Amino acid sequence: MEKQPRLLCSELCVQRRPYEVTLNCAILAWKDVQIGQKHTGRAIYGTVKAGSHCVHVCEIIAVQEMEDDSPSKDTGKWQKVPQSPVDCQHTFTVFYIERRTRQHCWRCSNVTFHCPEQSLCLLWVQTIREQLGLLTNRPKRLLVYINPYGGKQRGKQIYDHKVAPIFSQATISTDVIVTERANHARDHLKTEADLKKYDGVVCVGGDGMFSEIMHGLVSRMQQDAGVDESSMEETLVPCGLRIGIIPAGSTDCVCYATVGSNDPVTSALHIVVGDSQPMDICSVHNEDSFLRYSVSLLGYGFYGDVLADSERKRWMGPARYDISGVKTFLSHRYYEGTVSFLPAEGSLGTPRDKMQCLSGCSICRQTSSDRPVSKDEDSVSDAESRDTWTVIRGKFLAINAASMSCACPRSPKGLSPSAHLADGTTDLILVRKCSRIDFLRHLLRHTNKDDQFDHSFVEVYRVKQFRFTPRHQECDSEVDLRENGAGGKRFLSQICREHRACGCMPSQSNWNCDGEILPHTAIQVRVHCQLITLFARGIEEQPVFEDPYTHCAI
Ligand SMILES: CCCCCCCCCCCCC/C=C/[C@@H](O)[C@H](COP(=O)(O)O)NC(C)=O
Ligand SMILES: Nc1ncnc2c1ncn2[C@@H]1O[C@H](COP(=O)(O)OP(=O)(O)O)[C@@H](O)[C@H]1O
Ligand SMILES: [Ca+2]
Repeated sequence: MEKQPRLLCSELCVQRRPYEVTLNCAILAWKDVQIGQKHTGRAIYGTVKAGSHCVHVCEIIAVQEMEDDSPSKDTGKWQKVPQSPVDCQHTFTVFYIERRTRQHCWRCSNVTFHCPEQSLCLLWVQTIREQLGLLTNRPKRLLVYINPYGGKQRGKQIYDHKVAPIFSQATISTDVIVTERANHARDHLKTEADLKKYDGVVCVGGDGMFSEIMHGLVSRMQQDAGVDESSMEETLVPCGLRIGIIPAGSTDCVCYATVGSNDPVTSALHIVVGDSQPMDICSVHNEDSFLRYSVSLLGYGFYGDVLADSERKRWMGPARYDISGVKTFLSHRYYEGTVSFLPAEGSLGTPRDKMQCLSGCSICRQTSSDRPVSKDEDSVSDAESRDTWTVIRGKFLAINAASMSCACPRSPKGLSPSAHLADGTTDLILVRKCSRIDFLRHLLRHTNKDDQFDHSFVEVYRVKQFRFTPRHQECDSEVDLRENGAGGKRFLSQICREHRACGCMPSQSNWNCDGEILPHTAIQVRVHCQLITLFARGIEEQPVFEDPYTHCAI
C-alpha cells in the first residue's frame, strides 16, 4: 500500500495566480510565488500579508472538490502562469475560519485552488480530509433545541439562515426540535432524549433557554448515576455531552462570557471545531429542597427586582431590561438580611486581582488538576469543618453572586470582571445601602473601565458556598446557623428580639437565578466545579500571528 505523504507541496493557482501551496505539520499555507520573489514577506496566520496565507488544519471547516466554472478567460497576467488555465480545471475549495479583528468574531472564509491534474486535486482533498478525520474532538451528531420566542423572536431564522448551512458544510448531522412551550427542552432532555445518539446539545436562545438545557442535562446525568439532587451534600456527576449556545436571546451573557461575542456564526464555528470550555455550576437549595442551578448571576435586590418587573414586559423584547432597570433604580429599595459564606481559601485568584479569565486560563487549569478524585474529599461537611463561615448582616441594595464574569453587551467586562469560568468559586458582591447617586456611580462603572468594587459601600468575596436569610426569616434560621458557633447564635437571637419589638414586616426581594425568579428568598448555594462543558474556548487574547514556515509567533 502506498504511504500517504505527510508533507504536500505543489504549485497551484489561486485566482489565476501561481501559489506555492504546502500542507505541513497540520498547517495549510499558500504563498503567492510572484510576490514571494519580490518581497521577503512573512505570512500572517489566517490572513494576508505580502501574498502569504496559512491556516491550521484544526480551523479548517471542510474541503470540497469543485467543478471549475470559470475556465479560460485569458488575461495578460496568465502569460506568467506556468500552466495554461485550460489545464487548471480541477479545483478544490477549502473552507476555513477567519478571525475578524473586532469583538472576537469568526467568519467562514474560503479559498479555491486550481490544479493542473485531477490526480493532484484528489491527493490534496484526500490528504486534508484525512487530517480532518484525525480531529476526534469534532462533533458529528447534534441535538438542537430552538426557542422561537427568545430575544427578538428570531431564533428559528438565525438557526436556519446562519447556522444550519455551516453545520451541513461541516457534515454534522442534526436533529432539530423547535420548542412548543417553556421547559419543553428541559423535560425532553431529562426524560426522553436518546443521548447516546449525540456528541452534543445545541441551544438556540438566551440565558433562560440555556438554563433549561443545562437543567435537563445535569438532572439527567444525576438520575442516570443515582445521585440525589435534593441533597446539598451530594457530589454531582459531570455531564459527558458538551453544550453549544447559539445566541438568540436578550442578555446572552453565558455566550458572551465564554466566547467574547454574541454572534451566532462565531458560536456555530466553535461548535464545528469541537472546542471545549468547562464551567462551574451553583446548586441552589432551600433547606432540604433543591430549587435550581445557576451558571451566571444569582442576584437579590436590584437584579431580582429588575427581573420581576421585566417579566411583565416580555412583549418589549430585550428593551424590557432597560425600562425595568431605570424603574428599579429610581425605586431605590434596600433589603435586610444575613449573608454567610465559606471563603475560597485555597483559590489562586481574588475578585480584584484583574486576572481576567481568558482562553486556556491558568487558574481554571490548575483548579482542574487539583480537583479531588474521591467523592469523600469534596464533601460539604469536610469543607465546613476545615473552614469557617463568615457572617455579614446588613441592609443591601443588591446581593450578587457571579460564577463567571457575566459580561454581556450591556456590560462588556461584566458584574465581576475577574471571575473565572471553571475555578469552583463564585464572586459574592454585597452592595450596601447607599445614596442613589452613589449607586448610580457603581452601576455606571459596569459599563466603563473603572473598578466597580472601589466604593466604601461595596464588598466582594470569592466563595465556595453561601447562604442568605432575609430579615423576617432570621428567627427560623437560628437552628440552621447554630453550627456556626456561639457568637453567631447570640447575634441572631438579638436580631429576633429587635424584630419582635418593632413588629414591622421588612420588605423582600426575589432571587434572579440566571434570569428565572426563585420561589424562595432564603437560599443555600454551593459551587460545583466544572460540572458542564461548552463548545467554546473562553475569550481569546489578541489573535495569534504565526509564521507558517517557522511556526513562530511574529
Ligand atoms: C443605569 C446603568 C445601568 C447599567 C448596568 C449594567 C449592568 C448589566 C449587568 C448585567 C448582568 C447580567 C447577568 C445576566 C443575567 C441573565 O441571566 C438574565 C436573563 O437573561 P435572558 O433574558 O434569558 O437573556 N438577564 C438579566 C438582565 O437579568
Ligand atoms: N416555545 C416556547 N414558548 C414559550 N416559552 C419558551 C419556549 N421555549 C422556551 N421558552 C422559555 O422562554 C424563556 C426565555 O427564553 P430565552 O431564550 O432565554 O430568551 P430571553 O433571553 O429573551 O429571555 C426561557 O425561560 C424558556 O424556558
Ligand atoms: Ca467560577
